[in-house]
Amino acid sequence: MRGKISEENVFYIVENINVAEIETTLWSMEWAIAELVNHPTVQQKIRDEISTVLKGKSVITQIPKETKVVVNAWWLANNPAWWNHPNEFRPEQFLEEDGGTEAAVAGGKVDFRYLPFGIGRRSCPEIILALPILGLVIAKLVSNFNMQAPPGEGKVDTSEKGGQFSLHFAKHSTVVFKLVAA
Ligand code: HEM
Repeated sequence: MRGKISEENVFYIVENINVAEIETTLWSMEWAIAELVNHPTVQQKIRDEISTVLKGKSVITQIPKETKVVVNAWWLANNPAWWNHPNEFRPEQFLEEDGGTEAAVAGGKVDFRYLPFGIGRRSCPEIILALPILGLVIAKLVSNFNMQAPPGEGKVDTSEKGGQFSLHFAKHSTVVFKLVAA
């Protein structure tokens, strides 16, 4: 059946796209909210930055054909030899420690230590959709709400367990949203 798409192929493709879009985006959002709940000062930094900015408005390697390459993107982003404090939730580390290099393949700068969407011709086609959506939703939430752990609980539990695509929460938590005073 070379060159033909069967019914089974179509089911597989649709299922694959569903997993690729839902697990990744939804769980990224969940992680962001949990870390922000546990780091209220970062929430405030985001609010401050939003109000300040808006002001009220190659290394070429020969790899034999058909080689399967599995990149441990988690370790690239968490290796203490490459990042100052990889275990801390400090979003600004990506601005402070920017290690972008020109990469012809991507047509711009790429930091090869941080590849959540992969790189190259099989990288995530929806980076253009997922990044703005995540940024806008988190910015809107943090602008309007103080996100907190439920009364009596200091932090939400960010223990993780493996998923098919992304790490997910071992135990889901309830989070409290309080309107930020106008
Ligand atoms: C935070 C959100 C997302 C993350 C972190 C993410 C991450 C990734 C990664 C790491 C890959 C594999 C790249 C590789 O094989 O080297 C990938 C592929 C893919 N993603 Fe995403 N993704 C996200 C959102 C989405 C969304 C919203 C969609 C669809 C609406 C989507 C559709 C796909 C598809 C179709 C592929 C396969 C591309 C191919 O094999 O040519 N992703 N994604």
